[in-house]
Amino acid sequence: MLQVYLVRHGETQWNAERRIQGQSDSALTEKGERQAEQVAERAKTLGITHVISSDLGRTRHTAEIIALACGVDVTLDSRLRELDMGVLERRNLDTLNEEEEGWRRQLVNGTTDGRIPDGESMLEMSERMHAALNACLDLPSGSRPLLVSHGMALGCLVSTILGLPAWAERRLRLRNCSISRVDHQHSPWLASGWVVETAGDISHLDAPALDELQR
Ligand SMILES: O=C(O)[C@@H](CO)OP(=O)(O)O
Repeated sequence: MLQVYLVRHGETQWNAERRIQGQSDSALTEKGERQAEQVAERAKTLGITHVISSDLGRTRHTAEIIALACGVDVTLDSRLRELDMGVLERRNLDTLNEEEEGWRRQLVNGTTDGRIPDGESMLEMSERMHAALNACLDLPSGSRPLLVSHGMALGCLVSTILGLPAWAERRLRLRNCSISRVDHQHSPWLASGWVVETAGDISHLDAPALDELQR
């Protein structure tokens, strides 16, 4: 059975300011760096053999801290990036007008192929996230990879493994530096293929970030 750990990056400046990042980027806050150190301490106990990260700065920084603790290198995979949120990237959630708020909400209200203008659909993101996860099946036997990615991207991956539609991702609260785990198994009793072992665990953090949408 292959076990794959999924970690969201540490808190960033824009998470703290409620600004939309998507495939734009902002630096980890001090708190975000501390979260990354705490998730790294936990990762050290898990026998991680590979750290694979989205190529955006906030995930790379988090992944480097984890990889150093685990004594492995970081491999970058752009398929693990956050949803491309088009014209809304860099905007503050509190300053969107009604039309812009409608674009944002259609992503989480049941339109799998809806997209923000110039952005990506949840379905497109789901396909690239599954491709990145399935690539772990080609690692040598005995590998235990840890993927560092983003809130919506990981939420979409876990939701679709559970059989929920890609747009259901906001039903899962994956806070900064939370750990989820999915296993690939063949079982006569349980589902064969990917199953969700745990989602959104933050028990290793002393000061969990608020979900940016909850502030
Ligand atoms: O892009 C963003 O602003 C948020 C959305 O949830 O994602 P993350 O902080 O995980 O990259």
